[in-house]
Amino acid sequence: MDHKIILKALNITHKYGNNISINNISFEIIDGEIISILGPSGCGKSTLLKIISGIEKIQDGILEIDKNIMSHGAYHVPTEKRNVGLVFQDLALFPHLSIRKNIEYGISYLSNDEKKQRVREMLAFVKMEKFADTYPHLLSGGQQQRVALARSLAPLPKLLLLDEPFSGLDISLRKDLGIEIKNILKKSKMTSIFVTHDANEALMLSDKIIILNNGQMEQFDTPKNIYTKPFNSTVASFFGTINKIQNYQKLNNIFKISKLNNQRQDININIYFRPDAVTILNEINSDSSFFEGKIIDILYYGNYISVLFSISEYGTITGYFSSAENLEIGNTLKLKINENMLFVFQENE
Ligand SMILES: Nc1ncnc2c1ncn2[C@@H]1O[C@H](COP(=O)(O)OP(=O)(O)OP(=O)(O)O)[C@@H](O)[C@H]1O
Repeated sequence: MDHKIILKALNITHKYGNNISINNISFEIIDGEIISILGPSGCGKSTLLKIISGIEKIQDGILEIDKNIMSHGAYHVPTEKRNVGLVFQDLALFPHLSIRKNIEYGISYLSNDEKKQRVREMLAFVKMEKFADTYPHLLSGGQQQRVALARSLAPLPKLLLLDEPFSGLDISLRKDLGIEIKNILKKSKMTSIFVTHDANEALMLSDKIIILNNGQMEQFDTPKNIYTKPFNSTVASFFGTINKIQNYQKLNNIFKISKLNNQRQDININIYFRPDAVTILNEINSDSSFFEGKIIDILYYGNYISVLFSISEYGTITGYFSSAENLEIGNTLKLKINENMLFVFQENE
């Protein structure tokens, strides 16, 4: 299949004064993909979105949208000429305009008939047909966000940019609206980039994720690869609790992990695994690669149980389980780590 590149970023660098906020980043986005930019507060997510939209100028590198150069050295195409749609958290709807007028706002260049037709299509897209003549303050947060999306989609942009589009909404609505908006974007084949600091949102809603940290791109990959094959411990640690076994060689006699037998002994290897990589072995299981863990805490989360084990003098690890059988504080259990779910990184400390 022919994949058309809609956005190409090549070695882009951006500074605020002398401070580097985006450091030599390159990536490509294909037509119709939904991309999320994920990272901790202050890592440069919004700045990267502002660079793509043209609100911020870059100091180095090249940015192309649909094969046209948008930023290169001093050359800079302004936002209004980039054919990008923006859904920013603070880019509220105009309160004095009806929903219809809000959507018409960006397509005033169309004839009246075309405008009517486009508004009708956009309202149908976001399932807000009934609200055309309503005013924004009469809508719920989720409905307002759907109208904001319709308003940005109306000029048929090449690329849609969304900055934390769900952050003002409560958690349950956030998930449903996120899935709904993903479906709308997929249906309209709109190439989209959204900023989030919510790892689950990024995993659930995007085709690929850009992981940013301190202005650097740590990984650009599918949610599956980011979760199961993180490039380093920074990426691995983004998605909830992670167990770290430091200086593995010293612990080899306890963890008996065959995958690591061939590791060099003179370099510092740390191993990481998520809580769902831990299994409890029962008495009759003859597997010899177990180790013992004493339960020191149990937390019930409803659909899973989080158990904290003490592993002799080597520290603690967390496991997630679906059943509470045999789980009692003070019990010592035979444990095993699923070797396929192990991340092995050479690290300095
Ligand atoms: N207008 C500005 N002038 C100077 N420094 C800025 C400006 N905007 C952002 N910064 C700095 O640039 C870095 C990246 O900021 P940015 O807003 O892109 O991060 P972010 O990942 O979107 O953060 P958050 O999740 O908190 O919104 C931060 O250190 C921030 O303090």
